[in-house]
Parts: sequence; C-alpha cells; structure tokens
Amino acid sequence: MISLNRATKSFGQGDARITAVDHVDLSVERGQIFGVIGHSGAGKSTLIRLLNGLERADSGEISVAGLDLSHASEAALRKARLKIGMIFQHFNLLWSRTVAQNIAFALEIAGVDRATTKARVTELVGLVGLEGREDAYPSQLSGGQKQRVGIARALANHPDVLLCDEATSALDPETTDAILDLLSDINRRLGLTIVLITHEMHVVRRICDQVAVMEAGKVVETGPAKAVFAQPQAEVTKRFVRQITSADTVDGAFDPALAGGVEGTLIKLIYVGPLARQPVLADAIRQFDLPINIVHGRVSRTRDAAIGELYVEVPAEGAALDALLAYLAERDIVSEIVRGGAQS
Ligand SMILES: Nc1ncnc2c1ncn2[C@@H]1O[C@H](COP(=O)(O)OP(=O)(O)OP(=O)(O)O)[C@@H](O)[C@H]1O
Repeated sequence: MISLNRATKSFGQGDARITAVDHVDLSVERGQIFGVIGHSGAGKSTLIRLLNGLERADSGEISVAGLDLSHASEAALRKARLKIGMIFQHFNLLWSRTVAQNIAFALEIAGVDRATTKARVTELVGLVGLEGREDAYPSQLSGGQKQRVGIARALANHPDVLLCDEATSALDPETTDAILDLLSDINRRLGLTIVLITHEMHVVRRICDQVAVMEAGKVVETGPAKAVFAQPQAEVTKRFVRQITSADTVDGAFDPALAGGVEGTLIKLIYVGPLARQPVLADAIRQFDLPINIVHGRVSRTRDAAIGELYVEVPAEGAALDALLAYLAERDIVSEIVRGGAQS
C-alpha cells in the first residue's frame, strides 16, 4: 500500500543543511496499522508530509496507494490527497462550522452532491460515536470529541490510507485510549491502512501491528510491534520500551543491579504470545532438576500479543547452564545473562 525506497529530504543550504529524512526504506501493507516513533526532530513530520505529497523528496521513490508521489504532477497529487485522509494533533477544525458542516466540508471540496453529502455525514457521525452532537461547534466539544470530528472528516471520501500526525498528543490518557480504540476499530471494520507518527510508545503498543523507530532522519529499527517490544535492538528503542515498561510497574522498573540475595546466575527471559500460557519453566525445572527461582516478572500487552519478562536465578554455570539456555532457545524463549554464570 505504501513504499519508500531510499527516500531523502533535506532543508537549508551549506552548513545549515539538515537531512530531515535520510535514505528511508519502509513498506506498509494494506490494512496494517503502522507506527513511526521518534523523539522531537527525528524527522517524523517530514516523513508524513512526504506521504501526503505536501513535501517532495529530493531523491528516492515514494508510492502511496499505487501512485508514484515522487514523479506525480501537481494535479495528480491534489487528486491523490483526496484518497489520503489525515488527522492532526490540534484537530485543525473550522471553528465557525458545526460538527456536521466540518465533516461535510471534505465532501464539498471533492464535489460530492448535497444529498450524498447529507447521508454520508450521518453515516460518519455514527461511525465515530458523535450522534446528537451534529449541530455543536468545536468550541463546545471536548478534545476527544474534536478528534472524532477530525477522524470523520478524514474518512469522508473513503480514503485508502489514514495518516495520523501525533493525533493523541493533546489528549489526556483516558481520551487517548478511547481515540486509539476507535482507530483500531475503524481499521478492523473498514480494513483501512493507518500510518501514525508519535513520540509515545504507549500508542505503538496499544494499536500498532508494525513499527519503525526514527532517529536523526534515519529508520534505525523496524519490525512487528511485538518483536520490537520483546527485543529492542537500537539504544533509542530500548529507551522507548523502558519508558513504557517502567510506567506500567507500580513500584518502578526492576533493576537487576539492586536485586539482593541472588546467589546463582541471574537470567532475563523474554517470551511472546501463547508461550505465556505454557509451563516451559516448570518443564525445565523437572528436565534439568534445577531449583529455578523467579526473582521478578511482568507481562505487558501489545495489540495482538502478550510479552512476558522474567528474571530468574539459576544455580548453574558452564555446560549445565548452556544446556538450559539451549533448551529455552528451542522453545523460542530469548535469554540474556544479567549476572554471573560463566558459559562453557
Ligand atoms: N521546512 C523546514 N525548513 C527547515 N528545516 C526543517 C523544516 N522542516 C523540518 N525541518 C528540520 O528537519 C528536522 C526534522 O524535523 P521534523 O519536524 O520532521 O521532526 P519530528 O520528528 O516531526 O519532530 P517534531 O515532533 O518536533 O515535529 C528538524 O531538525 C527540523 O528542524
């Protein structure tokens, strides 16, 4: 549905030149919710502006819903934009128009006749849960309701893709979750492809299937959200994941360095999905006759998976430890020795 091949965009000249998007390769499948996460200045906004044709790449190819944006004429881009819906952090509503008129505006621009517009607006108001608020003005709405109007407007012309630019950053946590759940529901019901940019790992965890992590214009890591959560590779990704896992833990993040009284080898185990419901550890204890002691554990959820993280103490090293780690690896459990435990 969307592909970027070595897409690059710079601003400024000479020493002041900044490469906001630097040779980015990405591929988004139809029906996916794809998150792009990064800190401020990482290049996310520029990337999303490349995807809706508001910026042209200096080099590389960008294709959205079958249109090659890198080489399209201005007229083709304008037409394509009708099929690329977008929602914004600050909603960008017309303040002098009611909810229904804001939604209808997108259809007026597309030249849709009055009767069709009226019926479509009613349908969209229902889809985003704003029944009864059709005649309200934006100033009379809560932040979450304003974003619902933004979503309805973005969906008016049956877009192929919905781009979300920090769509929940101005909302409180509860409203954020309600809007994310609405996006997830729309994605499932309409099979709509969604690309969202965010600086919050919570957003990625709650609804994204795939994620790309950006830093200084480059994509430093990409993959299924559950894999990136389970085993973040880049430093910046590890910090994002830590941010969320420590927020989830009532008594703060577990710090293995502070775990007292651990005599044997301290190992961190990570397992994803159905494994969380299998007694792999109990089996390992029986198989190796080792009193494996659980020091700390937690389970976090992504859109479609549970990720378990366990810190265990094992009175073994050398060949016995190797055999245990091999046994766990065969069962798709990732292990990392945190302290002690010479392997043979
Ligand atoms: N029109 C522009 N002219 C000059 N520099 C720009 C322009 N747009 C973006 N930049 C620069 O490109 C880099 C990436 O900016 P971008 O806004 O894409 O990042 P971001 O990840 O979206 O950050 P934020 O969340 O703060 O918007 C920044 O250094 C920014 O200053």
